[in-house]
Amino acid sequence: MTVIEIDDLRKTYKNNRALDGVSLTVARGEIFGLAGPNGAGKTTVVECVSGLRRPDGGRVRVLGLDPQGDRRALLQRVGAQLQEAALPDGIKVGEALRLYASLYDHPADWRTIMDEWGLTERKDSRFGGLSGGWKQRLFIALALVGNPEVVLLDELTTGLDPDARRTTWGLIRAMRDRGVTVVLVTHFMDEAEALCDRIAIIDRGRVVAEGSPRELIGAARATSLDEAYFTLTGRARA
Ligand SMILES: Nc1ncnc2c1ncn2[C@@H]1O[C@H](COP(=O)(O)OP(=O)(O)OP(=O)(O)O)[C@@H](O)[C@H]1O
Repeated sequence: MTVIEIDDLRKTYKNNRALDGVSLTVARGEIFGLAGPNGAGKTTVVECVSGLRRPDGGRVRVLGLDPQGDRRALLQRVGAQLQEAALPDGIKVGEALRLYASLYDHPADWRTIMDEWGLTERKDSRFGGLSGGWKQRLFIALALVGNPEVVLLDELTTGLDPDARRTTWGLIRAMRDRGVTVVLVTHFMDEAEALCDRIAIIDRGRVVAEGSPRELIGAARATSLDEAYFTLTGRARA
């Protein structure tokens, strides 16, 4: 079953064409990766899917709903990773999770989520005093506390230490295994290869390649996704 349907999506900021006809479908229970160079348009795609950004053209449907017209209904069913400015410095980790859980009709048990993401030991820490990695964990936990059917994660593991990264991958796989659909933006090809069922590589506002890690590696006649990425985007390695 298709959960996200994007057809010929277009977005121009002033005279900067960020999306130039992106089409994608994401199936239920998939981990779908969006990769590509800085400025390629990945975040704009995610923002159009979450309803934060109004496209100039094309069509987006999430769980059959229009992210613009049906934003309220989708807020209950789609979890998105917050940006840093979204939380006041003084709020405690436990308070933030409890507060966010209260916003949803059918939330997960926020204490379980807090535990799963290793945040219980930081329960009484204030957001403003957390390191970047702990903030990141909290943002992921907050995206999940509403018990969403679809989760949008932008640069999921940026700032996490190697141990936390591996733990995060395990938790994301466990979510997928429970039927949650995950869209993640990543710059890490090892992460995309390890985690994603399918990946779209976006460059200059267009999808330049799409498929499973194995298919992309095959299409590029490469030995790793990292190598395939450079071939498919036509960029030289540094
Ligand atoms: N609010 C905005 N106003 C003007 N231009 C924007 C805005 N947001 C994004 N852009 C531009 O649109 C293009 C696509 O940006 P976007 O953030 O979607 O790319 P990205 O692939 O997520 O990049 P990165 O990997 O650097 O996060 C870029 O050229 C960016 O400068």
